[in-house]
Amino acid sequence: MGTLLHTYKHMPCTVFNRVFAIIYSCAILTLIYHHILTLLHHSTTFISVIPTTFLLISDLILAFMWATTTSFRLRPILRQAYPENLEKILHKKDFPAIDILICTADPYKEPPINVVNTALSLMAYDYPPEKISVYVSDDGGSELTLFAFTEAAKFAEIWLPFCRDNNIMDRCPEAYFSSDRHGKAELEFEEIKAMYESMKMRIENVVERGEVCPDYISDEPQRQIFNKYRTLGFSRANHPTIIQVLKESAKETDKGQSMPNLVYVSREKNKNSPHHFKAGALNSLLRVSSVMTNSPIVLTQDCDMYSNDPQTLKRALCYISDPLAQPKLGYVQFPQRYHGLNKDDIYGGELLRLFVANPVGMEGLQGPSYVGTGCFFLRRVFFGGPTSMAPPEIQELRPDHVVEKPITAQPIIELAHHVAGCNYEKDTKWGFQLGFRYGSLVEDYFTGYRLQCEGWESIFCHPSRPAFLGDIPISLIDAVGQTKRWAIGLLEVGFSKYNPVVFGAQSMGFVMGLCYAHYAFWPILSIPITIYSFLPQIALLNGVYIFPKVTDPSFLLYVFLFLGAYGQDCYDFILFNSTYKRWWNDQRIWLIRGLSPYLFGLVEYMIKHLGIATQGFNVTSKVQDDEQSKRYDQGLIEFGIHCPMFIPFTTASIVNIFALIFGMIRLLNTWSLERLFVQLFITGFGVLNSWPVYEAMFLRSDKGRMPIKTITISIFLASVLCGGVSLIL
Ligand SMILES: O=c1ccn([C@@H]2O[C@H](COP(=O)(O)OP(=O)(O)O[C@H]3O[C@H](CO)[C@@H](O)[C@H](O)[C@H]3O)[C@@H](O)[C@H]2O)c(=O)[nH]1
Ligand SMILES: [Mn+2]
Repeated sequence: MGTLLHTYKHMPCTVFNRVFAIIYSCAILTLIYHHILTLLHHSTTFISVIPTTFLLISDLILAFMWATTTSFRLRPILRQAYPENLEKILHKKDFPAIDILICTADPYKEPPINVVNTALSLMAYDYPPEKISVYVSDDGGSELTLFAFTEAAKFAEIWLPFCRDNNIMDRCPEAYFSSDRHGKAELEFEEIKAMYESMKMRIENVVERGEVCPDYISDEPQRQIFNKYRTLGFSRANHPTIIQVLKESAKETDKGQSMPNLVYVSREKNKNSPHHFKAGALNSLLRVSSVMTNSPIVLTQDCDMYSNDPQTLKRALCYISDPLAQPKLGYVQFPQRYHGLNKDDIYGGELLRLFVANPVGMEGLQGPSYVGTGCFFLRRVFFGGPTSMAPPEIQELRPDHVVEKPITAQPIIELAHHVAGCNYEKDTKWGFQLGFRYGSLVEDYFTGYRLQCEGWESIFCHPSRPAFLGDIPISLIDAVGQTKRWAIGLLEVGFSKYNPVVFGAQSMGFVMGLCYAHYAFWPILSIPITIYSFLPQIALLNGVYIFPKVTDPSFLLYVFLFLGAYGQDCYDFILFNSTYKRWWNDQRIWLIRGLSPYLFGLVEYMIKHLGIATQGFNVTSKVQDDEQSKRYDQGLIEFGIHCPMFIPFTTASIVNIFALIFGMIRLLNTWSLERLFVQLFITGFGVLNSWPVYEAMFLRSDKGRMPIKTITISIFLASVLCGGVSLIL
């Protein structure tokens, strides 16, 4: 293994997956054929045509989604990198420089102390510090965030050398001080911990007050900076650009240590120019960083995703700086992993398929999609395809431009302000051909997709020690809110001229197109899930039987299709080291997503399409209420406050239990299990999945229980559904 930088191997399940895919496709085709036959020959009345048509639509959508899922299973590849060999191939002085872009948008939803922790953990990478530049984008335009970073800049002078000298693994201060894994350096440890705590206290104090109090401001220049935030009319949506160089690598510290650059940027905003949310923030940072340092490597990072492994950058370089690297390599993506997931992951927050299984599957094709954070890009990818450069409007932004002046030089600072201005992008190709792409609320998915369509390839790096750890939503309202935003963003791509099935397949090949289509059309899963949650149940309540009898051969088809899909899904979880319980919770949240956020996303997308204003990018809260955290750790689903998105699945739970009880009674009367079986099974499955919902409605008394309002509306709707349909029939 002497000087290998990386290796790969095909996963042993590949052959099985392919054979299974063929068999399963045949079963699907038979089922569809069966539906069409029933529709043509046996459906004579209104009552028999309606359910068959609904089932046909559902099964067609499920079949399509199955095909897209299967595209991830045809060529999975696992990679391994050997960062310890990097220095054998590349001299330390030839290590490339890196610009790290961190986004934050709201000091109240994203506590500045956490953003600071993220930044410190990244500044402390095991890498020559003078080659690292950290840029923080503050879309909240908040003095609180700037204050936090002025504090962080001071603390970094102590923290970084401490990490390096003691070879510490947890370089996120909060994670380090709250774990019990610190060996020697006890005295120093206590001292630094006290400094950290006092910094944390000052930052939290300032956030609590909502402003930086005068005694925290040390000198006149600082006072002038904070005064900028207090001018008349200043708000997060309306303010000039503020750029502060908080740490300059060219200047050594008092103790002669070199440090990374640390730059705070709050781009200009006003009500008349669209700011394009995170994509806009990243483009602005991309330009500011071009002007100041223009490093060939760019890492994008969400403010809650701290580094959990100081070797990560070197690991990424094993691919990027490999002399034999693929010439079209555009980015190296690490998965999003989370700290503080509860044992059985009740909200399916781990997103194992999205962040692990699917990227491994795309690895054998053109490489994984971009997931918004933990991604090391070559700066060049933001300027056209591998063989067709799309030059930016000014020389200084070209990826090959060499910056010769220090970052604090007057002309550099002026130009940085200029490129962060909100009119800068007017009549330019930014967001369309250059940089992160506009037009979707999931700018990450859309940007990665467009880059891969241009011909860029990517690599998935999945070390066993997570490279980054982030926060997950710990209340249902946050979890579904996030999914709804994704749903809208995905549909924006799915139904644009960049539709992955057509445009994507033409640019990247059919299978890659299908992979991207899997996400773009995620939200339409709400259609079959809604149908299967209500139709068999309501039919059962009305004595209408819509599935084959147990003795009918096509019953076996249903058994195979159900067990096959669920079995393979579960197998994937086990294959990637998750647990049965997590899988079970994941499939439940899949149903909840289908019934609520996907459905709401679908509707909101249509409203938006009609030109009616909708919410935009609603930032996920990263603040954790103690009581709420406690309930989360106990594995209780948090409802708490009424939210319209809770209604569809609560209604479904009620309809299902009604139908199950009714079906059982009917079974006792007529004893025709043969005919009732499939419907009873589906209903029973629904009830099993709804268990925590019943608990939240009737058994729990804590603050996270289901609000009375949600219960009342849902019971009302359930009765209308069950009663109304029987009136029609
Ligand atoms: O106007 C905005 C809105 C958001 N953000 C930042 O974007 C990041 C992601 O926002 P978050 O609320 O945490 O969204 P999530 O749904 O958790 O994020 C996932 O989905 C997003 C797309 O919807 C991707 O951008 C993220 O990388 C991905 O982790 C955060 O750092 C925010 O500060 C901005 O900078 N400006
Ligand atoms: Mn997030």
